[in-house]
Amino acid sequence: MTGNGFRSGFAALIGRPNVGKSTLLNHVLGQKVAIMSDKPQTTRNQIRGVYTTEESQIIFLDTPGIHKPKSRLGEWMVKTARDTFAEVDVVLFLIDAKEGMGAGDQFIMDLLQEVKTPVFLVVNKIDQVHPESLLPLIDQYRTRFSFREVVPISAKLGNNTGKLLELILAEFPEGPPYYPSEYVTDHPERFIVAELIREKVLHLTREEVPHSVAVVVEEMSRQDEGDLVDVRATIITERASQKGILIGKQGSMLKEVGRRARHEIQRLLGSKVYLDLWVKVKKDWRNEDFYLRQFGYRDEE
Ligand SMILES: Nc1nc2c(ncn2[C@@H]2O[C@H](COP(=O)(O)OP(=O)(O)OP(=O)(O)O)[C@@H](O)[C@H]2O)c(=O)[nH]1
Repeated sequence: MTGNGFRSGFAALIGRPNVGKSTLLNHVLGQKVAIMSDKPQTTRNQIRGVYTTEESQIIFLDTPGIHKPKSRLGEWMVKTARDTFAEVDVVLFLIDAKEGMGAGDQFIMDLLQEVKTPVFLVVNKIDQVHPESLLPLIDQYRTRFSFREVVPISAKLGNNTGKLLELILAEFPEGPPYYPSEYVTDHPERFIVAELIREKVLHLTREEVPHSVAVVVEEMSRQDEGDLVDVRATIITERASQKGILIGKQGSMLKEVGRRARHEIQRLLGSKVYLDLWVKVKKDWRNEDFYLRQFGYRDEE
């Protein structure tokens, strides 16, 4: 596969929360590796998706939605994003066509000015706006940053995503693939399982439990016969009132979260799953180093 025009490289996805990074990744990879939610900031760890064809391989790094840090967790996210930009072959800066430019976008562009990596402006959700509104929006961004390419897409419908892949590959050097072709994500199953549970919590509790909720998978073990996986997980909230909402009347909410999460985990793992869910209150965990480490928000040594 080497020396005959095979191209491979790294592309980082960045954008304000909810612009559709996970949707794009899922569309391209055709599999649920990044978690989608209509609530902002659901992707907090870096999820790597690998797209492989006969001629090429693109490794996607999904950086979290970043903004001016207000807590240690925020600082950690910004630092991770900045390191990622410098290491990749191309940065895909996603924006939402129906939202105007915000302070968050300016913050991202300021960060991007610091690296030499080519940046694409990817204008997502074009299915939701009138085509005439696109040019003025794009101009607004272009006056502030020098983009290598501007690519309007709909991640949800798949419009123009093929073109986007072509343009990304044009930035890559020739070289062998980094991963075997059957590889889609190198993220540990545990993290994906935790995110699936978290997604169900956010969907089912609507506005009542904030996105600060965290899920820790404490144990995941396959039973001897191999067709049953035991998962023990804890949902961590910041307030006792949120714990109450999460548990619900006679445990009904927690039961429903568990039922839906179990269903998806079974699909993901291809085995029967026994899911044991707990809820704990840990005040202000986002500012405590100890919990950041415990939840996997940790700097490489
Ligand atoms: N109409 C439309 N909706 C979209 C499109 N792309 C994403 N969405 C919706 O926008 C919402 C947010 O999408 P996500 O993919 O979760 O956003 P994200 O950028 O990954 O968000 P975080 O992971 O929270 O940073 C979801 O409800 C998607 O269905 C699109 O092209 N068109």
